[in-house]
Amino acid sequence: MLDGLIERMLTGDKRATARLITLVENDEEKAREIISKIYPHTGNAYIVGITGPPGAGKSTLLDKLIRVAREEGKVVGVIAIDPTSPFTGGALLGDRIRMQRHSTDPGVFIRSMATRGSLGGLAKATADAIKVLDAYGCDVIFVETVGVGQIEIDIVKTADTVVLVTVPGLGDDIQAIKAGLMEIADVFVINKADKEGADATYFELNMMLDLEKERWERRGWRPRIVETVATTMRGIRDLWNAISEHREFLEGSGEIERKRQFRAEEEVKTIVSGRISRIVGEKLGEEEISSLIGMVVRREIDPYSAADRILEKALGVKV
Ligand SMILES: Nc1nc2c(ncn2[C@@H]2O[C@H](COP(=O)(O)OP(=O)(O)OP(=O)(O)O)[C@@H](O)[C@H]2O)c(=O)[nH]1
Repeated sequence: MLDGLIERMLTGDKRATARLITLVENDEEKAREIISKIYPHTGNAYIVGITGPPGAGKSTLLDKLIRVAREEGKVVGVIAIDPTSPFTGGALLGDRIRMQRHSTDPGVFIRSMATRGSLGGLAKATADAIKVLDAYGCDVIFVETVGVGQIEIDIVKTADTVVLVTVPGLGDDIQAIKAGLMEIADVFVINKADKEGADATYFELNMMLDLEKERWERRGWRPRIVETVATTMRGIRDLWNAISEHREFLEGSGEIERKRQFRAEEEVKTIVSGRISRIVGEKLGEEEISSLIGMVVRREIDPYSAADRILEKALGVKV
């Protein structure tokens, strides 16, 4: 069954592709088989991470970016990661409606993924879905996240180019950028530049970059700042050009290799830790683990020794 699906996916069948993504998301054994079979067909897609607070206009922006990429004849994939919290429950529907017009285009594949299961689960599912879309023939894959949780930042960090979307007048937003997203952004977007305060935000970001000079100088790339109005086309081509420019920088400087190495490393680590957790669960069982945790709580054993015991028993080696 898998071989048939993979064959259809490789010839551009969207339904087979969707089915394969569902399988890699939900079935560890099948994921293993699918990825090992399609892996030789991957490695061509350019990955762009798009992150920013809810409502910044990421989906609207993506809708327009897809259009520009399609004009250049690129096959485009989108993986929208929706945090499944009651507060953002509508996001999924919103994404779908906004990007719907592209859904009949064979050159565009849009997929939403929900945050669920274990922490490593989402990172692994995203990495696997990227590979399926890469093998499908996507030239560029956008991975959209609401940049709030660490896991989402980790996912977006593995992209080739990271785009951070902000909007004018969000003072707290700038604080959040300072707090952790600053160093991973290659392109800053001030969307909703039709609103008051865009220039002030531009000024603020620019100043921040000047202060952080040492950091980006080390990387050899001064992050670009682009103003956009995603509801029209204003600034969209500038954004696309900034992404392309960053890509040229990565390819010209050899940084792209370092990025790919980092991504592969993160992926393998995620798989290893996922497997170890599973083995621990299988070999010890919940009861034994909670009894050890109980001992830690009662100060009968320290956390390191408890971890040693668990790993020794699970892996059968002294650690
Ligand atoms: N005035 C103005 N409104 C915009 C612009 N871009 C997007 N919007 C509006 O802002 C709202 C949110 O846009 P979305 O694209 O849903 O934002 P998002 O960041 O994807 O939000 P989530 O999907 O909830 O994470 C929508 O009503 C858009 O029409 C813009 O440049 N200017």
